[in-house]
Amino acid sequence: MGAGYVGGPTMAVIAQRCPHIRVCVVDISQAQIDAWNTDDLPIYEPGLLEVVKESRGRNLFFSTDIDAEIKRADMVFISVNTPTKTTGIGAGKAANIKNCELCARKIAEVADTPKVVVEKSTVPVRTAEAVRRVLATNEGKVKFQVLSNPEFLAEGTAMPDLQDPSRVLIGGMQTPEGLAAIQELVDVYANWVPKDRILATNTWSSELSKLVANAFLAQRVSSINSISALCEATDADISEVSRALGYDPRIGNKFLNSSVGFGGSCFQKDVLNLVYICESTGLPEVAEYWHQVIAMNDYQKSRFTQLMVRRMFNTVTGKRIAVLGFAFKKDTGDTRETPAVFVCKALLEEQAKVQVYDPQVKRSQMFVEFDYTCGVNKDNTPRLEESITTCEDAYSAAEGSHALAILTEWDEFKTLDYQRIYDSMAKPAFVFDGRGVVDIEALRKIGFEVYCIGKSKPKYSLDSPK
Ligand SMILES: NC(=O)c1ccc[n+]([C@@H]2O[C@H](COP(=O)([O-])OP(=O)(O)OC[C@H]3O[C@@H](n4cnc5c(N)ncnc54)[C@H](O)[C@@H]3O)[C@@H](O)[C@H]2O)c1
Ligand SMILES: O=c1ccn([C@@H]2O[C@H](COP(=O)(O)OP(=O)(O)O[C@H]3O[C@H](CO)[C@@H](O)[C@H](O)[C@H]3O)[C@@H](O)[C@H]2O)c(=O)[nH]1
Repeated sequence: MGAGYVGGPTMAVIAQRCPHIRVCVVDISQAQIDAWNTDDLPIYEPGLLEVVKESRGRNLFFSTDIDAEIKRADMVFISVNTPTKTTGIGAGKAANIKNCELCARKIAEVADTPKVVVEKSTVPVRTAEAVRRVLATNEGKVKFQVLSNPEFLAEGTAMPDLQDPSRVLIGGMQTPEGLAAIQELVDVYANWVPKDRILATNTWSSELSKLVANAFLAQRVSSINSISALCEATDADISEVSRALGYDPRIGNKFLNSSVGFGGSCFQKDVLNLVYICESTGLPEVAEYWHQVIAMNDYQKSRFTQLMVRRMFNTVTGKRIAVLGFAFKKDTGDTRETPAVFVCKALLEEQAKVQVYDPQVKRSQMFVEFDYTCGVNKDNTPRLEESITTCEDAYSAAEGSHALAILTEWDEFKTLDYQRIYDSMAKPAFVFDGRGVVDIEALRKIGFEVYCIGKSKPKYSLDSPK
């Protein structure tokens, strides 16, 4: 249940690796299901279309006939969205598990044979208890087992992550029936995942491990980003510091790239959820510790925009800024919580004009994000359509602009013809690299004034006061 970034790819891989299992992905959105049944899939993920095409119509189906598919299933995965609550108790922190509960209610209502219900959505610890209680309303007729099987795929690398996962985590009740349900799900994954990477735990450890894994990853990005600010202040170089750290096998070399800030639908939501759970369990010190990961991320995003304005003579009013990259990371078209929209919002508040290009994000999607993020501050931002131009490529975005802001690390930004770009820009031409993708020295030779997160300032520039 749920044909989104998780439900679609995970089920496509199960269908590919288990041709003997019939898999049907259902959703309440007809448009979403219709798209999954074409070659223009609703999400962009490298390698996904090939995997879908291999099984679609054989043992992989997409449907809105939710009742019928629940009835015929032995196992139901709940892969629906669990966003941060925007109103009510815990607003701004707690995860809203309304969609999970609705799925459980639907299963309870229509099931007439026993089922294993698998939480794949990321949920607050002890959600399985709520799911179990809702299902129990039908337990006179049918027996259910509830498992936790959180998903660890990252967008952009979802296919390799699913086909060769670092681990599969399955939590369940430690009763004979619970252990049998765990084994049923182990048997599915064992079709392609080595047994020593399939971890079985109790339900609560599994639910909590997912939140903690994301909190640790987000913490790493915030840690390196905090040091990027110190590098800029001391002429140390963040790439060199990351490299030096990464050689220590206890630290490891992954996830040490400083950036304009982390984005995506998961990190902020899941860390805030962890913070909320700590607060609700009477652990304010633990909550405050993890909240700092979010505070540091907010600081990094606003620090970047302040740097842009400061370096461009303390004003960007009326200036055109080319924004290269709008997705929250490369190789995805996803824009949820993308740092790009926060940077754009701040620039619009300074009355700049932004010209945005992203190879995978459609104009309509950009405006959904702008409306959502900038709409809250309508008084300070002029009409969005007048201030934002969306462009077909990096060159047209750059033309006539005063600065480039690189906000997603798309590979194509490394190999652009920067001489051509420089020639088409207003002078002095600035580059603000929020992802560490450009060759700083090569660009400075062309004539650009280049600022990069965590790197020293150009020696020839006149420092404006901090
Ligand atoms: N996006 C990721 O990379 C990722 C990775 C791991 C875990 N997760 C977690 O997985 C969950 C799903 O995330 P996502 O990114 O796939 O969300 P998504 O928004 O892309 O997809 C969710 C889908 O569920 C559908 N849906 C909502 N309520 C429904 C219902 N009652 N019945 C049937 N369908 C329903 C929606 O229409 C939507 O298509 C979240 O809890 C998320 O935190 C996401
Ligand atoms: O060194 C790094 C690594 C990542 N990022 C940023 O952090 C964000 C998240 O990146 P990533 O974790 O690669 O993508 P997600 O798709 O959000 O995946 C995370 O969130 C998923 C949803 O819960 C989990 O399943 C994954 O394991 C977890 O990596 C992005 O904005 C990245 O640009 C950095 O700035 N520096």
